[in-house]
Amino acid sequence: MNTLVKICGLTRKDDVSCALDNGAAFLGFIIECPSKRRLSVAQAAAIAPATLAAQRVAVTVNPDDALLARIMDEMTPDYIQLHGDETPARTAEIARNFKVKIIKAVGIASDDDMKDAEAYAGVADFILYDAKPPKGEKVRGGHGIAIDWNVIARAPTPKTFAVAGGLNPENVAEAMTATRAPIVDVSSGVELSAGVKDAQKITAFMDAVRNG
Ligand SMILES: O=C(O)c1ccccc1N[C@@H]1O[C@H](COP(=O)(O)O)[C@@H](O)[C@H]1O
Repeated sequence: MNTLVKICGLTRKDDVSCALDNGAAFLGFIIECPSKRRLSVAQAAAIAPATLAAQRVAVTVNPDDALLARIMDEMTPDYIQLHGDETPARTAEIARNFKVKIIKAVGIASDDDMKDAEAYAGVADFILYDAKPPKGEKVRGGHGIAIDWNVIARAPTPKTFAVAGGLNPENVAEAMTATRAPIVDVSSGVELSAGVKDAQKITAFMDAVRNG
């Protein structure tokens, strides 16, 4: 299987180039939400122009229409990733009103969470299964916490889906084998510090995916 990679939480032009050189299919930018990797819309537009040879993903948390309009006008991303508490109805509304492809992130800790995620199958272009953030944590992702991949393995999954959460060069092959994910997503697992990617780790991650 030709597994695609999404590298998320990019904040620097050099890291964008490194991700592209290594063959990442999706590049994620955390836009105007609580995060150590937070970018303004203008900053994201500057490091992720529409000419990039990868799908550009604007990662948002419970965005209102005003923020979405600014993102669509200034950054023109290929996907909006909804990483908050957006309901299936709100997800469908955003896809319809902004005519943009949607990735819906869903926190997974149990079989019931996989069942709940099914509600997004018809409304998001694909679901991204991520770990739940620690209780009471305002920052909704990027904590380097892994999902129990067996929970994904024993659930029915759509044809296209992504697995995120605590992936790194050492464990991604095992995650791929366990989940059969067509897309894997990594942020903190290829970093030196929050928002600062490590070129060697990116290369090692991509090699592990190719050989996995
Ligand atoms: O990375 C963040 O700071 C972040 C903030 C708000 C929403 C999502 C965020 N990151 C997403 O978390 C997953 C997994 O990250 P990790 O590999 O466990 O570090 C990834 O999709 C990021 O987009």
